[in-house]
Amino acid sequence: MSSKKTLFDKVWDSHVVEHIENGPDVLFIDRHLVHEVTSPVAFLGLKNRGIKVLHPEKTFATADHNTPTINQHLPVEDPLSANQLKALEENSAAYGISYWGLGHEKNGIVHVVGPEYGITQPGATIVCGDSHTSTHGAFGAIAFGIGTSEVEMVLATQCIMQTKPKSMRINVEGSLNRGVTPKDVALYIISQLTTSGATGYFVEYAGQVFRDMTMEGRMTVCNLSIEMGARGGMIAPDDKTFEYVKGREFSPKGAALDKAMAYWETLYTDEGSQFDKEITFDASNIEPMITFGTNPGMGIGISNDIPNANAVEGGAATYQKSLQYMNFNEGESMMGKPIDFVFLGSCTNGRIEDFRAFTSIVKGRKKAANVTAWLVPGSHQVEAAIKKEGLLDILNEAGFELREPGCSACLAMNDDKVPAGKYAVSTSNRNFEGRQGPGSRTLLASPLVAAAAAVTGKVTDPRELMEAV
Ligand SMILES: CC(C)[C@H](C(=O)O)[C@@H](O)C(=O)O
Ligand code: SF4
Repeated sequence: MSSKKTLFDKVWDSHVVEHIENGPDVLFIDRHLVHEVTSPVAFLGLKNRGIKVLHPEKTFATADHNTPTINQHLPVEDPLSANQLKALEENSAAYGISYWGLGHEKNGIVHVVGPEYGITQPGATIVCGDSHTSTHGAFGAIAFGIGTSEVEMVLATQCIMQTKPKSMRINVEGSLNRGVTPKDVALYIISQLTTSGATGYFVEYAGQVFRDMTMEGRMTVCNLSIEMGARGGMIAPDDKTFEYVKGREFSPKGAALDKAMAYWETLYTDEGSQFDKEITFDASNIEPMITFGTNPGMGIGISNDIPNANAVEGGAATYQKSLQYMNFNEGESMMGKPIDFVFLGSCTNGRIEDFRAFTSIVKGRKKAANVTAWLVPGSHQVEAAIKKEGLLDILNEAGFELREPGCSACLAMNDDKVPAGKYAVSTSNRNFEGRQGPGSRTLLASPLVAAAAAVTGKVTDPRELMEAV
């Protein structure tokens, strides 16, 4: 057997507690993130069995899905949401877990606050009862979503049983065109691979484009790994990663940092390592993307036309049904289509860089009268940065308001719902039927495309509104 190891293998192998012959591996979990949706039944299981959380200090809870994004200082009105939040608060207190509830200064979307507070670290194993846990792979961690019964298992044992996934490397070489963001890179890859193209694989992203990307951008890309079916995605840590992590509240300090760095610096794929599958894309082929259908793979470059059903792999009938739901036709251009809502936020694009990008377009312009815009920071830290950098003034001047942190319109579990039949240009990650509210229609795009739509009231190429460089 070759001694060359991939980044994934290095992290995985160093966390195997026990290898079960012809079965799964038992993996040690360094960090367990918890939110209100997938944890109540897991805690109930512990209670019924009379057992404790083995490592409360490695477990962190935040409220995000069921939280309103206005008036967070008032009691939550929706009884279901209020119950979920109360359960998480009580369970956290009972088991000695840090809980960042509504109004807490560290509150925010679980995948936004983990990195912000240095909980997310290179070479760690990180799980959460949430599919977009893949986000944390941006730091060179093995991070993946788990189900509620597994949440219970990790709470009780700090371990999980997992069959090792197959390995895939996706290279994107060259540099990105003007107006093309990490979100576009991810939507492009999914459009090429389809939503099942990486099923059964754990992906490593490599190549110039990812080396050049900021940590925020890398998080956006890794976040969307799950939408092409992958178990997760990761990027080898580099100086940018180390600089980001150092000095944060829960990151190692002093001698512990030296020890951690010695490990972190070994985290790259050895030259000559073999992947089960390897794909390379050319960055120059990517333009700002937009989706036109009801899965994240149904995306096109914004200047292209909606493909004809006969040009699409797998079931013309499903494809046509999807277009029918969206009330779009084959061969049409997306450009100029009127829209009703714009959502800037989520664990995909709710970070400071996303607000900078959005603001760069709306600056000196006005929100279109026909558009309802929800601008939702991923956390209080993002919210504070928006204010500190003066972005809020520019946004207000252009007719936009800022809401309070949470998952918001990413999914219809709180008050921010897009009404039936309405179109939303959304920076989130899923455009399934009803995802943003029953009957709602979602167009996934980058913060730049969202901003262009917000000021023109229709699907617009952001490059037309960007300053020439
Ligand atoms: C509610 C939760 C289980 C879900 C997930 O796992 O992803 C949600 O975060 C989502 O984005 O659909
Ligand atoms: S922002 Fe959206 S994708 Fe992310 S955790 Fe919340 S609901 Fe899931």
